[in-house]
Amino acid sequence: MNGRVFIIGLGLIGGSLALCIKKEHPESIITGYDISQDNLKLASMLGVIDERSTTIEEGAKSADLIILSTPVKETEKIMETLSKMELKQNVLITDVGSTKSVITKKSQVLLDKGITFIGGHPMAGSHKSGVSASKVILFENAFYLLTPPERVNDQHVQHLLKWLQGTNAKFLVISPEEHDLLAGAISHMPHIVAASLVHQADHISEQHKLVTRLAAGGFRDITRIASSSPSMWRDILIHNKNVLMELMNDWKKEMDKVLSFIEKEQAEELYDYFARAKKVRDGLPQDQKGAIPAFYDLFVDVPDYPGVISEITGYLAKENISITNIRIMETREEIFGILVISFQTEEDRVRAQKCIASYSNYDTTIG
Ligand SMILES: NC(=O)C1=CN([C@@H]2O[C@H](COP(=O)(O)OP(=O)(O)OC[C@H]3O[C@@H](n4cnc5c(N)ncnc54)[C@H](O)[C@@H]3O)[C@@H](O)[C@H]2O)C=CC1
Ligand SMILES: O=C(O)C(=O)Cc1ccc(O)cc1
Repeated sequence: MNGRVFIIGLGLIGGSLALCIKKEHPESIITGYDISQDNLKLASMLGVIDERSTTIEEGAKSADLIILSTPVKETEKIMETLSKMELKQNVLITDVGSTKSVITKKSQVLLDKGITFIGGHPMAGSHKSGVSASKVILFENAFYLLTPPERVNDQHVQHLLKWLQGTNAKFLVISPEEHDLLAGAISHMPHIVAASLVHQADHISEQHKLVTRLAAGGFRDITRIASSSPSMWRDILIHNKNVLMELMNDWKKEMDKVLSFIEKEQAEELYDYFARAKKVRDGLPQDQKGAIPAFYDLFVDVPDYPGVISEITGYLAKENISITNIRIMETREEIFGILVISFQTEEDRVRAQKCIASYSNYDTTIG
């Protein structure tokens, strides 16, 4: 498609969308704006955007599509600013925020001026932030939820879908309220719980230094999302306050129930509690991306000798398989280690498993 795309907020999500749009629509012109001059320069140097804009007004006035990819509270303010500007008559505005009710309510200021706004949430990302973490494949096969206000007709939604086709995401249209409930349960709550587990271990470490060393393996993995941007999550929780107040109260009741089973040593109830959770969890789709990115980790049993990492990465390089991370988990000190290699896609992990099996006798497992 031909046209001018203006991206406000050139971080992980804004940068990745810029790459997707450029790939699919090479003739479009992508202009970027960021409150941080350094980010703006970096986005330009990395080739993520074609042009830099020094103000919102400058980039917005000639844009056919405006993407708001800032933290959600900033998005609200920018919507207000845009509603007071002279924009192209057919401009389409969308956002990428992790919450949708407050943003959709705010979009009334734009709709009142005859400007089309369609809320969006690409449910993929990472605990990393910033334009340097942007990737063209970030949204591949991920759910991308759209929450068009009732007044917006389907023609505009189809138009936005064309612009966003290069994400290769799976688009779904839902209401902002349903979005916030679902995102609250499967994304916002896990971030709160992960942070709380880290706080608990940290308090314990004041008396028991060993906890930090023991937390290195599985604990570190299941609390990965506690390394996400604190300011981003602060804003998300405040935006989704009403939903989270309900979900957190339910969660407290759930914890009280488990606590009571433990106190009363109700073995059968505890068994059922875990058995039911296992059944539900085992039934979750394995081959799909959800709201929190999965780890495509491959565990390789390796002898602990110098050069073993380069040996294995050498096999992968021969078959052009890219890795995103590599580390050794030393569970059986000085005898064997487990090499954990992370891949960007499930397909790469499957190829890597076959590749390592064809060049060596090392055992590999998927976590
Ligand atoms: N990080 C993730 O995995 C996901 C994030 N989101 C949502 O995407 C949005 C952006 O998140 P990220 O790209 O991860 O954050 P980020 O921190 O990587 O990027 C945000 C960018 O916005 C800029 N910014 C902040 N205030 C601004 C303002 N007033 N005007 C212009 N630029 C401003 C920052 O300088 C930064 O470059 C957030 O609303 C978040 O809720 C949605 C899906 C996934
Ligand atoms: O990996 C992580 O930290 C994530 O949970 C990514 C993420 C962050 C925010 C979203 O709205 C959706 C996905």
